[in-house]
Amino acid sequence: MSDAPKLRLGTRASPLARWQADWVRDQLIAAGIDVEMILITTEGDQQTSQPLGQIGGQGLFTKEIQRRLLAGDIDLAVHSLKDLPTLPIDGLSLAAVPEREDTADILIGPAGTSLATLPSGAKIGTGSLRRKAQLLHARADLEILDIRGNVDTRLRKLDEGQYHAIILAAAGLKRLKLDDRMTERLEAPLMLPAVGQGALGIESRSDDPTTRKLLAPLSHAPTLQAVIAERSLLAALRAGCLAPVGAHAQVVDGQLTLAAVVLSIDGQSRLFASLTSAPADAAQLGEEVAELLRQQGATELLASSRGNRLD
Ligand SMILES: NCc1[nH]cc(CCC(=O)O)c1CC(=O)O
Repeated sequence: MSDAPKLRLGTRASPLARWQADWVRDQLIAAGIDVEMILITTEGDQQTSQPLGQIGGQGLFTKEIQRRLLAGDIDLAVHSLKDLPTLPIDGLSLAAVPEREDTADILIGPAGTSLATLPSGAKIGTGSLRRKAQLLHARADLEILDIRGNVDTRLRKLDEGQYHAIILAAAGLKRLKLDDRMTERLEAPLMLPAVGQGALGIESRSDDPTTRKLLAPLSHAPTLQAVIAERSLLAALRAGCLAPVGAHAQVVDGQLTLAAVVLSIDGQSRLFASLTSAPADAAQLGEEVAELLRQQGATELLASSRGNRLD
């Protein structure tokens, strides 16, 4: 009989979610902790054809896992931080945020495809208003079409010829060893990532300090500070992960810089703001950048995009 501590880990069953959960499990096992994996189906996994923006509600990929965590069926939940709503849930807390993967978005198409040389009217597959608005800001002539499904499903739809190109996060492609599908990196100022993109959020119950203590060593301080700034910005804008908001924070030489954009869905209007602070002031930095964006009219832009999304 081993008396090593044992934790029950809850995750979605998609290949990317499994990779992420397995990575967390391996870290815990290396620290001498036994892990039992529990696969959980979420609303977002069941509804695979409707555009995400039309299903409505935040936390489609996280709610059921959080319910099981609150019920005590699991001890920790591993989420893509990008999919985890910023609104705190009573009884749950973010126990650890490991070091972030590549935060960039990637344009994927046949060899030689680039945003600059796509033909006029080219069909681009993405379900994200943030990606859509930033693409249209650069190339108003593109036709942005919805796409759903796991990473492999989206690549198959591209290969079937439904789109000239699609956009996916570099983080997911790298984790799934699909680096060879990356055609062009899209980075700031053209494309700012989603809040939390490339990072994992590991959640536990607030009344479970034992698990929290076991998870704490998995956290990476500069990543945690960066995502606190990004999530504080999103919360201060009262926006969700489906809003046309891009943000990227980074600790460089001991200073935390947060840059953010808010766009209209047609890409015609684009607001930008950026500030630097001490990493310890991450939450305040997010609020201050949100305030700069509000002074430029972000509240009105987001209100007008709300008619077109349902989160
Ligand atoms: N919304 C789905 C989702 N959630 C997290 C990732 C990728 C991994 C990450 O950004 O951490 C993806 C797929 C994508 O946007 O390409």
